[in-house]
Amino acid sequence: MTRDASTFVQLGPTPPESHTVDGVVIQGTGGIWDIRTDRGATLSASMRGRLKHEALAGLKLAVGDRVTCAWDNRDPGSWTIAAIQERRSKLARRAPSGARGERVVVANLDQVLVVFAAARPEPHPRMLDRFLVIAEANGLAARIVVNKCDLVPPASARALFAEHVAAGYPVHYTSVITGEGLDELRAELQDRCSALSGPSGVGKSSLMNHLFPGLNLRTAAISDSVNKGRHTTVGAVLHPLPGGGYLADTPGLREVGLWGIDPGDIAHCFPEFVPLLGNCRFQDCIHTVEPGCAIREALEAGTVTRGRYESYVKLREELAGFQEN
Ligand SMILES: Nc1nc2c(ncn2[C@@H]2O[C@H](COP(=O)(O)OP(=O)(O)OP(=O)(O)O)[C@@H](O)[C@H]2O)c(=O)[nH]1
Ligand SMILES: [Zn+2]
Repeated sequence: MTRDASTFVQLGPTPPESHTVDGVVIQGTGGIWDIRTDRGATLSASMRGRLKHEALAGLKLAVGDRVTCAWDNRDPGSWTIAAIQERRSKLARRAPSGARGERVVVANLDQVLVVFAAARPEPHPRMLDRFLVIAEANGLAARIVVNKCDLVPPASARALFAEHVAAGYPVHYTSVITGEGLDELRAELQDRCSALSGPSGVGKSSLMNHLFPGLNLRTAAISDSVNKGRHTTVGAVLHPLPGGGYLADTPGLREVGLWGIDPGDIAHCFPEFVPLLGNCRFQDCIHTVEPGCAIREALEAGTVTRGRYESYVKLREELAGFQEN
């Protein structure tokens, strides 16, 4: 079959009849999805046929999904999404309890970087716990970045986040002024798909600009605070990182929120609680007033910290409140 080669200009050489390529969805608008192929090219594709019907029925394609694209021979010829591979993970905004459905913000994230500042703005460990719980509830590994370490003595930055180190989280101490911690952080982003989160003004954009000059993030869109309460319709965008991996420019964890998390599951969102959870006297222990509670024993023994326990109690109450309403 002969084709007019000019129709394939953006797509490279004319694909053979049964040409398919695998890649990752990096953004989507109006039913057209941009796919970064495993060989590093970018193509645009749409969904047709069976997959489109499934998409309408709820199995929606999301940024981060791995797909197989097929060359569609119909004149003038275009790429269509022929298959969506199973998701390894999803960051999803669940509907409030009672309602059905969820919106997948990004699929296949490997980790979430929760960025706080050592100072300016003052870090709030309990707010950090809220971010961490959202990451855990979505089954995502979290990494804590304490930026602006040039503003405080090293020991005080470390003291602030010692409870999170004790809980098992990797903590990076960074500064874009001194360059502290940047190489180590860059190495952790390589070949993975990561999302950034954290309050406004902590230096998320500054960090990314120092780590990967020229990445050109939509800085406003990665701020949780900017988007707080304003349900942005701007979807996530994946930025390919030089050397491999992606950084997701997302509306952030706070927009995903705690909605839909069962209060009974929240203890599982505190990794340091998890090994203890079978050890309470009562199987349905909520770890607040019950005798023989393994979590409260660990609290007395100092292996669970007071601050983290307070976050647990507060977030559990908040979720139980959601459920009653
Ligand atoms: N001293 C110091 N200042 C920093 C550092 N990183 C960022 N800043 C400053 O902090 C301010 C906020 O930085 P941004 O990168 O805009 O912070 P952001 O988290 O992206 O903020 P939003 O876009 O509001 O979410 C800027 O004035 C930066 O110059 C750092 O490591 N040390
Ligand atoms: Zn208990």
